Amino acid sequence: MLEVQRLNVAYRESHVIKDVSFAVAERESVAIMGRNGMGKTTLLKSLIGMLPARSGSIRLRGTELSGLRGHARVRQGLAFVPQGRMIFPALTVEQNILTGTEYSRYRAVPDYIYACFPVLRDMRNRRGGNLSGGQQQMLAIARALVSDPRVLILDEPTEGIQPSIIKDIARTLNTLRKERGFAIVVSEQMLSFALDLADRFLVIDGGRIVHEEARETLDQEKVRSFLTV
Ligand SMILES: Nc1ncnc2c1ncn2[C@@H]1O[C@H](COP(=O)(O)OP(=O)(O)OP(=O)(O)O)[C@@H](O)[C@H]1O
Repeated sequence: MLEVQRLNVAYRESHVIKDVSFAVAERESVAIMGRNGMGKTTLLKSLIGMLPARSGSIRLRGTELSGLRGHARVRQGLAFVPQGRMIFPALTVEQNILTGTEYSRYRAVPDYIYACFPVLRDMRNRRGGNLSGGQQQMLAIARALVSDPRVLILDEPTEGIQPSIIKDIARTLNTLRKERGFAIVVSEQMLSFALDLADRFLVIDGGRIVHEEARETLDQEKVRSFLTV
């Protein structure tokens, strides 16, 4: 459904993403694993249109996305949960979620969002800046989901979050994926979280995909060896 072919992304003369190709099937969950600085954020930002690709193709259900602006990619079915969550601290929880509806059919927060994240319903009138890291992560996921994406892209969602909340987030994402039928592309350094969430693993090293494996056959030690310096 999502097909990335020979993608190259650079910051001026610094070539970061090198000929990356992969595909994601409908409802599939794919983890992109790699150490700091290996290019995960750069890759995801180029998928969503926050960084231009130098060359290559990003197709969603046959539609070429490279060259489209970010909001047009959201309309086509991509949604992004950025690293560090980037919620609006002065807006309420509800206002934060509603910022995600600009390109969606919803004008109010849909019931399923609050059903999946009851803590956000309880805190809907609080300012986003007053939430814990884990609650802010749920908020960033909720904001992305209100565009009804076909592919939810998450950049290191476990960063700075307590282990018990990380488990909750994995469980909720699995439920939502089943119920709403979207695919997931998640960048991670935490193998345990990725194992809870992903059907397939890609390892990125020096801007290239160097290893790919399904969860059933995953050689955890091999993946770990790419994650430790
Ligand atoms: N704005 C930028 N300008 C120039 N180089 C950059 C910029 N942002 C990132 N880079 C470089 O691109 C490479 C990949 O960085 P990127 O943030 O994509 O890695 P990452 O795997 O997501 O790491 P992290 O887990 O730290 O976010 C690094 O060498 C980084 O220094």
